[in-house]
Amino acid sequence: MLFQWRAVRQYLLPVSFLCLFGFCTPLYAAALALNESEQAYLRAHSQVSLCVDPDWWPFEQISRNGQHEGIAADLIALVAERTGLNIQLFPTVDWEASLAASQAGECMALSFLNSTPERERWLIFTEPLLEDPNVLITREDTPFISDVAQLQNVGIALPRGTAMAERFARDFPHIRIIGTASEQEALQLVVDRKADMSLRSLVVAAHTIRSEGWFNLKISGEVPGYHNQLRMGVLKSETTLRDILNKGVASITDTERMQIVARHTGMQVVAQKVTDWRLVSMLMALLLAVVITSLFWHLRLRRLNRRLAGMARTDALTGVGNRNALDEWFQHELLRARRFERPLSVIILDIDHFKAINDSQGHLVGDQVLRAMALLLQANLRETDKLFRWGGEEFLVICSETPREAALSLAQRLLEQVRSKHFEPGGRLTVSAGVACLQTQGGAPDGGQDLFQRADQALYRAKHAGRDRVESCC
Ligand SMILES: Nc1nc2c(ncn2[C@@H]2O[C@H](COP(=O)(O)OP(=O)(O)OP(=O)(O)O)[C@@H](O)[C@H]2O)c(=O)[nH]1
Repeated sequence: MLFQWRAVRQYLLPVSFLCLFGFCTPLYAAALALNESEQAYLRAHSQVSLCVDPDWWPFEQISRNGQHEGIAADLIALVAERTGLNIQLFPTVDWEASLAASQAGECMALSFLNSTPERERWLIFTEPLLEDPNVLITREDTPFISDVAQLQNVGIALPRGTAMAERFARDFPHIRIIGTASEQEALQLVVDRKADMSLRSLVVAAHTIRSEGWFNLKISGEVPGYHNQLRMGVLKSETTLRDILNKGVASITDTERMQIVARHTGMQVVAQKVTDWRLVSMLMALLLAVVITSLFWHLRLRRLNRRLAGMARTDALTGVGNRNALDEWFQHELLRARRFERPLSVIILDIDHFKAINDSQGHLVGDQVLRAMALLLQANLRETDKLFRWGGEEFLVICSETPREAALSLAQRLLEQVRSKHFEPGGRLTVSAGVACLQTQGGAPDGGQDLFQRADQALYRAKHAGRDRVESCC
């Protein structure tokens, strides 16, 4: 329920007109089917005396000319009109006097009160004539409070010694209570920014805010379970009267209640969900910022991780795959070749007399030669062949789907390409190669674990046989 100051007469007026022209009558007439004993009670009691609180505006008061007026008076008048009861005011000086008169049996009914164990000693109660929530009152600039338990570092102004203050301190011990002498002072502290909020009956709060002109205050939330259930109390002996009154109470519609409350407080009641759009948009903006920041960092980290993974597999000098990449690729190709019984060969290429280049032309030239060699080899391989730097001046090629003869001829071609190139700087160079191949078709299966070792042995033989040549170990 949202309690608003702005008028919503467009909803209330049509209902009022309908009732004015008698369309509401069938609704409550059906509910007011009095049984025989109730009808007999009406005939036997020409009037029912009612004690009220003479000074509890806007709920009720006794006017200067002795009339019962206010929200309770209007609601009870409706009950009387619909039940046929002749309810007559039994005037007293104050609420204490009304309670005493009721206890003494001088008045049969009490107007508008909560049921308490103390009162239940001599009274029975009707259903609530009005449910009046206790609401949180804050300054205009405070967001809607959906859950009091979640509030932190706030102070609430409450009249000292009241049941409300006691109950609040028990239910919400983390909220600081600022004791005041009166409800008026509690609201004044909120107005003066000395307290963050106060808790008060909705109806009384609405009336006080209007009458005091405290329009910088607003109702910011409800505390569930903190409701006043304002009923009529009837002497315990008068059960039939209570039953008749209950039928009258049941006939009052929500619209009628709203109209009556609005008439005495200026407050309009609209059933609507409260949404603090400022808070919602702030939260959305915050959420968006968190999402964007996380996304940014996620993408950035992913990019960095990819770079890192790439770097971990690449030889920094030549840009071809390093030993890590070689191990991964070889395991993959080995499994595939064994599973499908496909040929697989490796070639290890070693630059001849490379030390002499370093020694005569310097390491920088040596590096340039290694880079140029990598480019040359790469340019002469098929896409399915993979080039890696095996270490120092050695390169290794994994030749997928390549049997011994094809690997030997590829190695020869690479040697020719190197031989025919003039490296600048570096000059004329040669390489030696060792070829090893996997035996998968026919005969005992070849595990392939010693493939590099065999290629290395073949290379060793090529070196010892005079360099610039290819040897194999298949
Ligand atoms: N500039 C440069 N030199 C390297 C690099 N890695 C290894 N070397 C050098 O390569 C040379 C290899 O020399 P050796 O193992 O004697 O081989 P070699 O001189 O090529 O002789 P053979 O292989 O027997 O023909 C050494 O001088 C290493 O320092 C590198 O990344 N850059």
